[in-house]
Amino acid sequence: MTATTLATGMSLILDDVTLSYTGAPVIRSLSLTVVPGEILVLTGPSGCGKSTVLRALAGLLAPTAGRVVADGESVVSTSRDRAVVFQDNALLPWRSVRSNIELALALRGEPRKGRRATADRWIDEVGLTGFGDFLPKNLSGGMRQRVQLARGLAGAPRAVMMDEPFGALDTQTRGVMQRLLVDTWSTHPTTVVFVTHDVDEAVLLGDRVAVLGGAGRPLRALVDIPHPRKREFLGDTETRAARDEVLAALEQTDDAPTTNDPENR
Ligand SMILES: Nc1ncnc2c1ncn2[C@@H]1O[C@H](COP(=O)(O)OP(=O)(O)OP(=O)(O)O)[C@@H](O)[C@H]1O
Repeated sequence: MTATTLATGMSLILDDVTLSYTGAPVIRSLSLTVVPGEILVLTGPSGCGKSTVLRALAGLLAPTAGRVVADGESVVSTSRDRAVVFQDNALLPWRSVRSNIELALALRGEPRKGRRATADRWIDEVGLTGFGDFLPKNLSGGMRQRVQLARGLAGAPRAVMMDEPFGALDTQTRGVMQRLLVDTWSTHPTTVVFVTHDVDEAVLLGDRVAVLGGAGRPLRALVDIPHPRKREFLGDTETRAARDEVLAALEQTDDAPTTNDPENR
């Protein structure tokens, strides 16, 4: 596959799932459906289990009850169809930008021949033309996140699990990365499950926003606004209504919401 190949998103289902560490449940009886090709944002108070849910969807953590299902098949392990992008899943420091992306392609089973060209196309795609030979330590945080995005999406996975990938970035870089994600997702359709604490980010990115509550239950807030959404439009009536809906759902959870808006702190 190449950077221009269109993937199609897969459906992901958590069916009455309980997720535990050393016998203690973190998520109890959670049911959630991710529609093929959507960006589903998962938010909720710190420690409510958002990352744990992503791990289960990625096949990194087996449920102690219930089923995780991807396109009708039970998830029992990781798969090249389901990629993961974490905030800090460090790039390999001794490998160049290109080589980090090539490695992801190799792990997804892309034939050796063609990996370099595909990696180079993705380097262009995320705006890093000319930086292919750079080592990660010689890039800014925002540039490293671009490489992470390229690494996550290269090889056309059918679902990408993203765990606060822009959490460590400054506001401006974060805005650039949010636009880049939506632009890239528009041209390379895939299912995205995106975890964030930030209500504005949830509303800007989510086709739907699922708020995970204290007891592991999702309180669904819907964001029915077409992409691309611009940060300036956060003040729009429609956007504010969606944001208020997410905030109201968050207020029903155990902890207070996190937001950049002092009005809602
Ligand atoms: N490997 C682990 N072993 C034991 N407990 C864990 C492990 N990973 C997470 N936990 C616990 O599970 C709970 C949920 O953690 P998780 O990281 O999924 O929450 P989160 O909602 O993503 O939190 P945050 O928003 O702070 O990142 C927490 O109480 C955490 O301490």
